Amino acid sequence: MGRKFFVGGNWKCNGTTEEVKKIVEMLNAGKTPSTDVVEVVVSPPYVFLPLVKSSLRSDFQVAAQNCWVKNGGAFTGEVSAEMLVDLGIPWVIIGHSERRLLLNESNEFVGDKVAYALSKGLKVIACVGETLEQREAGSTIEVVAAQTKAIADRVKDWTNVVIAYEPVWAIGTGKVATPDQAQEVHSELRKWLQNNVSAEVAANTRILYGGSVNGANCKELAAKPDIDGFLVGGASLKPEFIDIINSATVKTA
Ligand SMILES: O=C[C@H](O)COP(=O)(O)O
Repeated sequence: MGRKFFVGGNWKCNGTTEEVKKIVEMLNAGKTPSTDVVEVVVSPPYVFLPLVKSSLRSDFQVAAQNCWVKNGGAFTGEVSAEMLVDLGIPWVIIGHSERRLLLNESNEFVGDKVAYALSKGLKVIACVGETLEQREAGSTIEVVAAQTKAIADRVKDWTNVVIAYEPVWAIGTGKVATPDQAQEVHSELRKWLQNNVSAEVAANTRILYGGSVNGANCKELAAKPDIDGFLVGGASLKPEFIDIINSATVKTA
């Protein structure tokens, strides 16, 4: 099984109804390769999920940006995996660094969420990545390995998991990791999966890069052998997201 290129658009906490309608129009009008070449998943805030799901072209899918760690109940402000399934949302992003750092989500909590979401039938984009301090201390691989281990300890079937490597220092900063820097971590992560999960999971699991990806830098990043796509923040709200989707053709050229 090959690793199909994957482009995720994480809209984060952005958008009004009117703005969301405009983004969907832009996406629907974009010329992109077929679903044989690229899998596209956009992730609006919860409140816009039904609107986006009902108006988005059928070859693009929708993801939530988070979900609760178990079934619903007295958890004010949370949204459960069951609710996403009920709405027909196939994907969820879990463990984004903004939640790990601002909301103190631990590796274990993220691992529990990934396992629970998978058990309910959701597909998961699981995010990992080091801070600038950790990179400068030389602990990048150790950090992403620990984050991945907390998932691997709880997940047996990796079929519906995509990993997004997002160095925190590159998120929203305009400071993209160089293709070589990203490739190095992706390759180490794949080796980690090979040594700690299985050769099959290492070969088949898509590892996305995220952090200041844009229309200008996507092709060079996409050309790296262990970069299987992107999780895009800021640029996913703009027309250049279509160019980023089209960088998938670098893999088939
Ligand atoms: O989830 C997406 C990442 O946080 C990247 O965000 P960015 O493309 O705005 O740097």
